[in-house]
Amino acid sequence: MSGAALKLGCIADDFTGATDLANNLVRAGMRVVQTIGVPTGPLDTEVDAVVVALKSRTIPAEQAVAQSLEALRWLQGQGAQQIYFKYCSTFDSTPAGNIGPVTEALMDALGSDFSIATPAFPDNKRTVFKGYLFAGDVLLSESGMQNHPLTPMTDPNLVRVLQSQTRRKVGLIDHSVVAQGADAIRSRIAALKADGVGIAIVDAVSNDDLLRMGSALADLPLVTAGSGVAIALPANFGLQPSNQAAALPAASGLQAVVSGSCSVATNAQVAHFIASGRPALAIEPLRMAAGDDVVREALDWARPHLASGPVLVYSTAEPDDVRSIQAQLGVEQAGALVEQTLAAIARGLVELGVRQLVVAGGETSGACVQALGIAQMRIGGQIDPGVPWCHAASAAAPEGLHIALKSGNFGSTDFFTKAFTAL
Ligand SMILES: Nc1ncnc2c1ncn2[C@@H]1O[C@H](COP(=O)(O)OP(=O)(O)OP(=O)(O)O)[C@@H](O)[C@H]1O
Ligand SMILES: O=C(O)[C@@H](O)C(=O)CO
Repeated sequence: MSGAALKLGCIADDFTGATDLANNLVRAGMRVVQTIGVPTGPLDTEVDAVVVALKSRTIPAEQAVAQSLEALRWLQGQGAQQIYFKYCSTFDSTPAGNIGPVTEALMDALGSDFSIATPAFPDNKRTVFKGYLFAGDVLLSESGMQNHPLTPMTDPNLVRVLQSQTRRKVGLIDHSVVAQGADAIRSRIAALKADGVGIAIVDAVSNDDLLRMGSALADLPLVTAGSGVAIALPANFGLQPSNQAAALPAASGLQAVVSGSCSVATNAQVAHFIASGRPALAIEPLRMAAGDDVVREALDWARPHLASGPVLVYSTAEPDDVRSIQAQLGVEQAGALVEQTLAAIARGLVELGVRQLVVAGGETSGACVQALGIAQMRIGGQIDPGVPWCHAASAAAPEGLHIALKSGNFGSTDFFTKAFTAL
């Protein structure tokens, strides 16, 4: 890497989560690049933070550990002064992990005897109080996350959840301490360490809580969190919010949205886009499975519409429809088939001249970014909490394109039209 050593080295367990973290760092004044997987060589640009995006949330724990340690070694090679492990603001994990095992392995590798864990992200209504995680107004276990197909979250008590995944003792820094500020948090950390605690869940119900936490975390080799804590760390490196950090090249080219997310928020966003009268095409998994050339049909459909503004191609469907498709094709097969099809459509759209692309869904984003041959993305301005515009060179657009990767449950209802006005 040219210039000064990296300040913050980040490891994210999925692609949209990585841009979410990068977005908060940029807003707090850091220049940030997100890499797709662990880079094979040094970065060729000077930035304050790098977020290495992995797809390690639900893979077997030992693979998640191995990939995270590989990312750590690369970040250390770039001189990273502090490491940040980013997971979901709904603490998505199974009893086997992967938050606990990855945290433990990173602590071991860094020789660290204490770290914190908090998925709090008040801007997106994720708060932690007395160690219990709330999504909106309800406990995590009543938020719909209890029914998640891969990582059902049935226990909102994060001390218990994390303790079930790690051999280190898990403790709590509760809100009464956080509210008193950094000195009180530092004293509590010292007391917890003396008590043999290795990882502490930290309460936060507001951005002020996160900002109070910031300076108390400056000396930790490893911070583990959702994206919320990121708003507080750049100040530890002497950085302040600035528009410069979010500067991207000027936008040009055609506009499109590709959506494979079936989350509640995305369903509302698709409905809103259709209601606004913009062109939208639903693609059908059963026709893909039957071997119909859905990709060519979608691109033929899109071609005449593109000149007059954004188009949407989507597989987004309501839960009953998704269950029916999964029953016929199998859960994994349906997912993979739809992801590959949407990724091929995204690539085709870029070949048709799309240079402003919104992708909805974490897995869908992973597939699209890979199909586009994107190795790294520069992070720009926020569209909505957790979702920034990014700029990336792509095999299909070597001069670069603007791309936004939207987590399933993020974004306002008009996100698919609003996004293009934010460039
Ligand atoms: N109509 C459909 N029927 C069955 N599976 C579908 C359908 N549409 C999309 N899928 C699959 O559902 C999965 C959606 O996951 P994805 O991570 O993209 O969205 P999400 O879970 O809403 O996003 P996030 O992980 O950011 O919260 C993908 O594997 C996708 O291929
Ligand atoms: O933290 C979140 O909620 C998101 O960044 C995410 O990880 C979604 O998959």
